[in-house]
Amino acid sequence: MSNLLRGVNLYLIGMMGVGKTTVGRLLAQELGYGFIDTDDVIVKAAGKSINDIFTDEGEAAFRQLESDVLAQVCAYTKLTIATGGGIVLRQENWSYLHHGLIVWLDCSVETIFHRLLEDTTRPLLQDSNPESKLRSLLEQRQPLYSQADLHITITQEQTPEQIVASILAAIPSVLKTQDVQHQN
Ligand SMILES: Nc1ncnc2c1ncn2[C@@H]1O[C@H](COP(=O)(O)OP(=O)(O)OP(=O)(O)O)[C@@H](O)[C@H]1O
Ligand SMILES: O=C(O)C1=C[C@@H](O)[C@@H](O)[C@H](O)C1
Ligand SMILES: [Mg+2]
Repeated sequence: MSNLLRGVNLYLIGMMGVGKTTVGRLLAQELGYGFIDTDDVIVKAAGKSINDIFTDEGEAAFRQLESDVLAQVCAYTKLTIATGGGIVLRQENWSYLHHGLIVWLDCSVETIFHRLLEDTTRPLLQDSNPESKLRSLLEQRQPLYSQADLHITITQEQTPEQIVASILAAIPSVLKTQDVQHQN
């Protein structure tokens, strides 16, 4: 598979809690790729948590940091990159994402809600009604996520290993399409 990919980066996009970080790390191992998580890079560079960045500097400042990190990361190859759930919001980010293959991990709001029920690290979910907040975020973002090269639908029971296997199985079909496009 790594031969087929020729070092092209894989960008995992999708809602918070869908498993981009968990699956991305495994996928990188499987491919012999490096792994980068844009949220982690931001936290390390800022020296504070995502919650604190949102509180102290606001969401717009976080989005700028996110774009800066993405711009730097896409200069490298042989990486699997787990992005933040809101990376799709800025048009300029798409020009960076399109340097690689964009994989949308998609699962139900119910699954995400149950996974993140006890989790306080996502500032956008610190809401009086997190489930409805998730629904409205997904409604807003779905048309953006759907611009990905690959759409991987995940069920509640699927393990990270099974999700990695379904991504690996789906990649050749997109590479083929891209090769055909390049020939025309
Ligand atoms: N396939 C899975 N089955 C069960 N639990 C999972 C699965 N994938 C991820 N999780 C769990 O769901 C939670 C969220 O996963 P993760 O942090 O990987 O999501 P994310 O998409 O990176 O979210 P964010 O956009 O906020 O960074 C974690 O507790 C993780 O262990
Ligand atoms: O969906 C979002 O907007 C976010 C998802 C997380 O990955 C973090 O990037 C942050 O909590 C914002
Ligand atoms: Mg993550």
